[in-house]
Amino acid sequence: MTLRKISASEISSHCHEDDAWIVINGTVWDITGFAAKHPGGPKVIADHVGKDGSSMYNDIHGPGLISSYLGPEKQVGVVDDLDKDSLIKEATKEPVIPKPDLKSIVDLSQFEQVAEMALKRRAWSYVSGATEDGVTHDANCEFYRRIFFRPQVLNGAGRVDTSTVFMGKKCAVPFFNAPTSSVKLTHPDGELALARASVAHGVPPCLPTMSSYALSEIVDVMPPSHPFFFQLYMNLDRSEAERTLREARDLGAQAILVTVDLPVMSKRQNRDRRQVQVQQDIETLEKKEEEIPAAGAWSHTPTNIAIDPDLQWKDIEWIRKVTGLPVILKGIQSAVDAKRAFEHGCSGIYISNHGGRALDTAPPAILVLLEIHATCPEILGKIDIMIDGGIRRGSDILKAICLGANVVLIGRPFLYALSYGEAGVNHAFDILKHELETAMALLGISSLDQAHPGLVNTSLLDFMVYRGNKHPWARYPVPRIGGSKL
Ligand code: HEM
Ligand SMILES: Cc1cc2nc3c(=O)[nH]c(=O)nc-3n(C[C@H](O)[C@H](O)[C@H](O)COP(=O)(O)O)c2cc1C
Repeated sequence: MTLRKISASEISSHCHEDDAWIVINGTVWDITGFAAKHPGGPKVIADHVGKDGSSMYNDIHGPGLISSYLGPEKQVGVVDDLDKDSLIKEATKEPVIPKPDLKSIVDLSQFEQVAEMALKRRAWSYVSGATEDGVTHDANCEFYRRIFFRPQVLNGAGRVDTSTVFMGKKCAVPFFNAPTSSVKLTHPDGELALARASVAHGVPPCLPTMSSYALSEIVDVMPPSHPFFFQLYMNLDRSEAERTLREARDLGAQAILVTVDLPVMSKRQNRDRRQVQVQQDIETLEKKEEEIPAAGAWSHTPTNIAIDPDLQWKDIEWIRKVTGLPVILKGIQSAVDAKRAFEHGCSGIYISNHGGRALDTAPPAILVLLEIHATCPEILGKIDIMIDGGIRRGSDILKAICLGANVVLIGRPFLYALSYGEAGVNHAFDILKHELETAMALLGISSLDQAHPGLVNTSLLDFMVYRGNKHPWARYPVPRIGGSKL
């Protein structure tokens, strides 16, 4: 179909809430009614109606997202050649910051250091940020360091096998990428690079609802029938949620990971959240106004319908019915909810606090796994267990597996590694695999089947493990002064 050529003046006349056009990469789209639904908030859309939004769009979204979301019928035409220069803004070229040779990176913390230097400020703040004071974020990592191994010697662990079987599929390593939104902010290849690296390392990628690229574009870079998981943010508009779920199923998702730990947007703060910055370089400030978050800034609070804050246990059955796929709850933070997930027929639980991006001072993920052992061990072995948050070493992976996790997931480190593109993510996989193999051999096991809780000493955490669903001694209601009869 040949699209009609449209002049700049005609485009700019469609700049009203009930009659809104936008230009993305030369194509004119009718986006009437879309602003309120935009998961990134209405303002950016409202600011670009009747104009060219390509530069903003391309920073964060892949080329096919708009078409896959709105449908080709919303294309009204293409920008008239004569008007291209006046309407289409060239993307500003970013300075390239030199990075150390990839081969010189030997652990994941070095990727983080490089990312802090090399990523645009906006991307760095987005990826590294956590909720409020970052207590849970820091404790996620810290608690793995409080667990010690109990190595066993002379077990013949010269050759180790890191493979495992998860949900019926063989995986070459027991760690996957955690689902993360808007990956293109970190690198133009975004989720495409994460998916390709997952394929190269023999694991399923976890693809998010809020991806930069359309789901079909990501699936296209994988060999046919390569398994993947789909992470769902349940849209308040159930017909939209249904469309998303059916698309994921039809494209071959193995299971749906329903995110349940973020019913409302948390107060995200920058990593340097405690430092108030005084920006003295006015020129830089003006040039980078878009990029530099205000001192002490936190991210926007979406006021739209992309995430249903009232999601309930009964909705889980609906998701299973719509897709016919196994459902795993992502964001389990207590043994009580782990048990409830099991009773509601979930195939798995995904212990997570969103990498410290949901409720700050929620328990570090590994503590929740110990709580499950302490209070509902009967579900272990009957339900698959995924876990993420603060896993930075092959030895952390091994500790989680010794304690009963089937697989672990890695969030930020893969995004930091992505500052080198796909090669960086491949290198991060290789580092973790090598560290895991070494830790297994030194612990005295040659396959992950041999991992068990007896191989770790958790004494430094045991006193913190909750053993019920009540406070051990505080009572409620506490008599109020003035309210009690003396
Ligand atoms: C039509 C299909 C579109 C879809 C499905 C879509 C989806 C999304 C999603 C999922 C996010 C991430 C939200 C988050 O991580 O919190 C986002 C953010 C964003 N989108 Fe879109 N978007 C679309 C169109 C556009 C257009 C046309 C523009 C440009 C004018 C745009 C500009 C942005 C920007 C700048 C953000 C970042 C907002 C922020 O961080 O404050 N999007 N969008
Ligand atoms: C930049 C970023 C974006 C994220 N986006 C999502 C998302 O869209 N859906 C989701 O369920 N979790 C999301 N998460 C949480 C991750 O899936 C994961 O739980 C967390 O990153 C694990 O902690 P780690 O970063 O310490 O490994 C995001 C995390 C980060 C860092």
